[in-house]
Amino acid sequence: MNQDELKALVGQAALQYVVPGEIVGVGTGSTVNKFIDALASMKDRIAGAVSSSVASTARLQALHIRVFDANDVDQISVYIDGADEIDPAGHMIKGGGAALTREKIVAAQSTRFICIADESKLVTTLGAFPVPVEVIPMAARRIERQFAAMGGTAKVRMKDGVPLVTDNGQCILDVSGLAIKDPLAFESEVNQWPGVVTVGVFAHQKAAVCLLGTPSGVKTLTF
Ligand SMILES: O=C(CO)[C@H](O)[C@H](O)COP(=O)(O)O
Repeated sequence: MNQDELKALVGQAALQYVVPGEIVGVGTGSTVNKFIDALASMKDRIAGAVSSSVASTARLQALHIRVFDANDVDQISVYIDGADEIDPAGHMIKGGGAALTREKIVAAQSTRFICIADESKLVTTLGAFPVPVEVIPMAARRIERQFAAMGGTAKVRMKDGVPLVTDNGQCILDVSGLAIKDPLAFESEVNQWPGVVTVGVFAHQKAAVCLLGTPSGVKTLTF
């Protein structure tokens, strides 16, 4: 099975966590796209979705799945999203698709985070994947220096030759060279730096379940 097929496998498997009659939280990325496509098969049995990005909203709406504003919804039972890395405790690095801020908002609004990923995303220690951090552009240089003091190298994410602009009108720093041994402490610290909108370490909103796509089928990890 190739990576795309593994993503489709977990996207389909995630349907068992969707609560009929309710609103489901929907993440962003290529694995979530497989989930959204699978969700279309039960669109008449759910109330709709709260989406974490403009891209996911467009895909949901194209499949005639109603998308609610997060402000119009109270608690969500289940949030389904991918990850760039997940550790054995369910802590994740997210934001490879630049949607980390809205992802963290919807995850915070949800009781259970169900992570869907292919098995290449499982790591012992977070940090080989550069940590995405959404920042206010005028603070970017200062935050780069703060990461340098920690031993990391931060680079502004580019798209088509110019700094990428997120759905929230901000920019992304990708920080390499970090081995994140204490994800909770790291997330708490970076969150306090002026100009940081969201750090792409999800330790306070970690996964409750991870559906990992492997060549022998879906492996379920619970945390
Ligand atoms: O955090 C994310 C987007 O901001 C994605 O969930 C993460 O990048 C994984 O993406 P993919 O499923 O395409 O590998």
